Amino acid sequence: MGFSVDSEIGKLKQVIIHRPGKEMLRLTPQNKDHLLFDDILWLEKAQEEHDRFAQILRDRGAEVLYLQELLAQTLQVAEAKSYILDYVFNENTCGPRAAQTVRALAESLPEPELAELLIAGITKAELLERTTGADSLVLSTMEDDDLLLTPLPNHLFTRDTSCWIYGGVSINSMMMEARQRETIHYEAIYRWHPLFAGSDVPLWSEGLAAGPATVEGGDVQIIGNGAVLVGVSERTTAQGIERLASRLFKGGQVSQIIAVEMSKNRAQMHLDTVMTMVDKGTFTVYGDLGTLPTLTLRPGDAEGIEITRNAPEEMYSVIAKALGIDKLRVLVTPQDSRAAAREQWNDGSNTLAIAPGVILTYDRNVNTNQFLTDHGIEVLAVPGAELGRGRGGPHCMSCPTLREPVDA
Ligand SMILES: NC(=O)NCCC[C@H](N)C(=O)O
Repeated sequence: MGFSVDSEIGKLKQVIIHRPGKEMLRLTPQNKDHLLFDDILWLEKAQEEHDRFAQILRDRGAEVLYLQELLAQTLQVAEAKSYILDYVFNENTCGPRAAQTVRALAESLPEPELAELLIAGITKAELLERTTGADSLVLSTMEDDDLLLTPLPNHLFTRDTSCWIYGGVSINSMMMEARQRETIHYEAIYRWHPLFAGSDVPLWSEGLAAGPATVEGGDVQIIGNGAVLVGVSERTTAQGIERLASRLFKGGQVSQIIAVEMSKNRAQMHLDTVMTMVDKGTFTVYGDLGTLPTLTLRPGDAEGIEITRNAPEEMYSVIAKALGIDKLRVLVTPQDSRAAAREQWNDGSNTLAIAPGVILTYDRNVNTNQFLTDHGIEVLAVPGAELGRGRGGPHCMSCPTLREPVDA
């Protein structure tokens, strides 16, 4: 099967998601901020909510791929396993002695268990239950419940770490330390998993190699007509966007990138926390966003990039022009600014379109959902009482790999 995502709204055919698991049980009031969660999740409820999310996707015709299963299958390839284990367990990360012990344990595990360990992390006690330990300074200076390998609870947000842009995929270098190890899993999956290996898909970015040129998928929207909207945000840097632009332009599939200059704060960490596309030429937008300055990037002479700066008030006309239409339909829920801020915080603007005019959103954002329904959008409500505690909604929790083209 081919892979292609040439819009935000074409009928969704295939998507990668991650069912929350044991990694969530590592969250504590003490470490949650560092791990980028605002609260502790009730895991069983979060799983029920996520299963509902997955079921809606399947019922509407999308093939759901689970990240943890893709990872387990990838680990069956010896080269992929070494690639990941060399990166995760080495003398720099664990010290030479503990690295040897934990690596030996990792090598001995069935792949599904190893995939879980890589995502959930491992404590000293869990390691010593299963190995004879080692004379390790690192282990000797740890409490039993300390984590030798930290968990990756933000794998829940599959959109961010890799994102498909037209016919290729960008494996992203992540801004926050708590998410940086996620990238190695995607590097291995896209390189060695039988579904992707040998499929000749262009890599718009190869992962960790991008270093500080970070781009996170929540900032990238494939609006169609060869155009891409990217937030310059708390997470996505200008150098990341410029690097991506030069690769996309060389690839010949993208003719225009609109960089939106966002304020750098957690509530609006990615572009998809404040606006998402819900239908042809139609966006749902957080009421207090206002309009933002944008920069248009186009292929220039001699492999260069031509950059035009646009005033804030031109934001929507710039996007409309990129789509080849006269005017955007911008749906802003009429509500007071407290309600707007609350619904934005709870991912009211973070919708996942599974077809033109059909979106998944959290059920809790009652004003926004009603307003969108009143404007002809079919709203499929996903329970999000627990899932939302990680500050991401249906758009963040999905990495589309295949969408049908949208008719003109
Ligand atoms: N696209 C998104 O906005 N993703 C949500 C990411 C939430 C996650 N806890 C983070 O802070 O990275």
